[in-house]
Amino acid sequence: MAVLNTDLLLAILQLPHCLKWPLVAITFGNLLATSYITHNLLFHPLRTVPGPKLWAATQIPYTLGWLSGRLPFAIHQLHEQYGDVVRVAPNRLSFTHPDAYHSVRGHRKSGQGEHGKEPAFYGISIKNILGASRADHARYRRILSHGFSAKSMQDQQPLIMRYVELLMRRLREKTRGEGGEPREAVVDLAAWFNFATFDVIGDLAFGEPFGCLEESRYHPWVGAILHGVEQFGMMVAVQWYFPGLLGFIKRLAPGRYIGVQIDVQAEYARKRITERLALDTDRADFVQAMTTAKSEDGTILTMEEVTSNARMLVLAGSETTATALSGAAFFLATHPEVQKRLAEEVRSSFTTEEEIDLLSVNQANLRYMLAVLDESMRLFPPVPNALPRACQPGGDVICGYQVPEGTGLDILPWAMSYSTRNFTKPNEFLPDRWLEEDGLGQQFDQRRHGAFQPFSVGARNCIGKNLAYVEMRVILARLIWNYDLVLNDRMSERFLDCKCFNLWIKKPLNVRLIPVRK
Ligand code: HEM
Repeated sequence: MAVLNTDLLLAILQLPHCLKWPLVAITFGNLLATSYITHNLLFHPLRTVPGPKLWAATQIPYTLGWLSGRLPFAIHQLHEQYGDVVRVAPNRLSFTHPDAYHSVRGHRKSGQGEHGKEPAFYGISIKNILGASRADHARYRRILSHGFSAKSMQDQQPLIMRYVELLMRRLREKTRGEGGEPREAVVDLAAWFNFATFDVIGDLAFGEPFGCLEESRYHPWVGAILHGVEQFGMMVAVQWYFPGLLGFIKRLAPGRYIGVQIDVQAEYARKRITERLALDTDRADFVQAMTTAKSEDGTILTMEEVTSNARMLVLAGSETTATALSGAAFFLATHPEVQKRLAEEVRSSFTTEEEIDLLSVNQANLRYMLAVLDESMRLFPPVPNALPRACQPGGDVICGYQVPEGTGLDILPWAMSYSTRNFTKPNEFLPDRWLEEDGLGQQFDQRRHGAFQPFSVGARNCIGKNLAYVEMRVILARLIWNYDLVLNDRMSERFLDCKCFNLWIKKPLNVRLIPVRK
C-alpha cells in the first residue's frame, strides 16, 4: 500500500516541473485510492458481510463482470463459495435466499418505504411503468392493468391467434416438399419465436404488427432493439462511474450513443401511436387501455407517457416470452424422454390443431407443459440479471444484515436457480420437480422453491405474466402437436452459452422439425 511519506513528497517537489506535477498527481491519486480501499475493507458498514475482498474493495470486478456479459455466472460462483448473502461491490449486496425476494421487492404497507429501482439502471425508463417513481408507478400500473384483465385477454384472443396461426403457416411452408408432402426442415426457432412475439406485442402496443412473420425477417425497429442490448450494458456502466458523461458522448459521437437510437425509436413509436389513435376504433389493445382508463385521481396518461409505456411493453413483452420458448425448445430437443411425455399430453388433450387456442390451453390443464416451461425458465431465465434496487431511506434489515440506505440490492434469477442450497440437482433439467401435486415432486426438496420467481414479486412484478403463460402454452402446444424436435448442429448445442446484459444475446437455435404423422 502506498503511504504518504514526507521525505518523498519533498523530493518530488524539488524535481523539474515536467516531472513534478505528474508525480504529485500520481502520489495523491495513490493516496486517495488507498484510503478508499482501506475504508471499504475496514470501516464500511458492510465490512462484515461475506464475500471476496477484491470485489468489496472497488466496483471494478463487478463492472468487468457486467461488461463481459457474464455477471450472473460469476455471481453464482460467489454465492456457492460465500453463501446466500454476498458483498459483490463496496456498496452492493447480492442475495440467493428466497426470503430476499419478499424483503427487497415484496409489497410494502402504505407509509412504509420502498427499495426503489436503481437510477443508473432504470433512468431511461423514468416515464414508463418500469422505471417510474413509486407514485407514478401506481398510476401507470392502475391504468395499464385494464389491458391485462381477464376480459381484455378474452377480447385479445383473435388478435393473438392470428399471429400464432401465421407462425404455424410459415413453419408448414418450410416443412412441405414441392408436391406438398410433409418433410423435415431446419429452422432457427429462436428467430421465429421472436418474430411471433414481436408481431403480437407490436399489434397490442402500437395497433399494428411489425410484419416480421409476414416478411420472415426482423423489422428494422425490432433489429435495433435487439442490437441495442449490449450497448445498453455499456450505458449502465458509464452511468455507474460518470453519471454526467452520457450527455458529452451524445454530443461528441452521436452515432455511437445509444441514447440517439432511443430518441429515434421514441419518434417511431410516437408516429405509430398517433396513427393508431386516428383509427377511432375500439379494438381491445393496450393503446385503448392507456388512452381511455383513468387512474384513481382521475388523470389519464399524457402522449409522452403513452408512447414511453408502449415502447416498454414491446420490449418487456416480446423478447422475454421468445426466450422462454427458445429455452423450452432447446431443453425438449435435448431431452427426448421429456419431449415424448409432453407430446403425449398435448396430442391426447386435443382432437384437432384448430382446437388449440388461448382458452383451451388454459382449460386443458396441461400440467406437464407448465412444469416444462417453469423448468426451462429456471435454467434459462428470460431476465437473468439483477434488476437492481437501492435500499430505502433509513436503511433496512435484510436476510439478517443491517443494510445502509442506498446500498445496491441485487437478486439474480440465474444465481437463485443454480444455487445448490435452493434446488436438488440444480443443473439438471427435471420438470418433475414442479409436479408436487402429482407426487412426482416429492423426490425433491421443495422448501426453497420460492427462489424461482421469473416474473419477480410485489407491486412491481410482471404485469404480463398471464399473457406470457398463455402465449407460451399455445405456441408450444401447436408446435408439439405438429412436430418432433431434434437439435441440428454443434452451434445450437451451445445455445445456452451466451452473454447477457438486461436480456440475453441469444445465439441461433437450429432445430430439425420432423412433421408428425397423424
Ligand atoms: C416469459 C415472459 C416474461 C418474463 C420472464 C417477464 C419478467 C418480468 C420481470 C422479472 C419483471 C420485473 C422487472 C423489474 O423488476 O424491473 C417484469 C416486469 C414487467 N413486465 Fe414482464 N415478463 C414476461 C413477459 C411479459 C409480457 C408478455 C408483458 C406484456 C406485454 C410484460 C410486461 C411487463 C411490464 C409492463 C412490467 C413492469 C411492471 C411494473 O413495473 O409494474 N412482461 N417482467
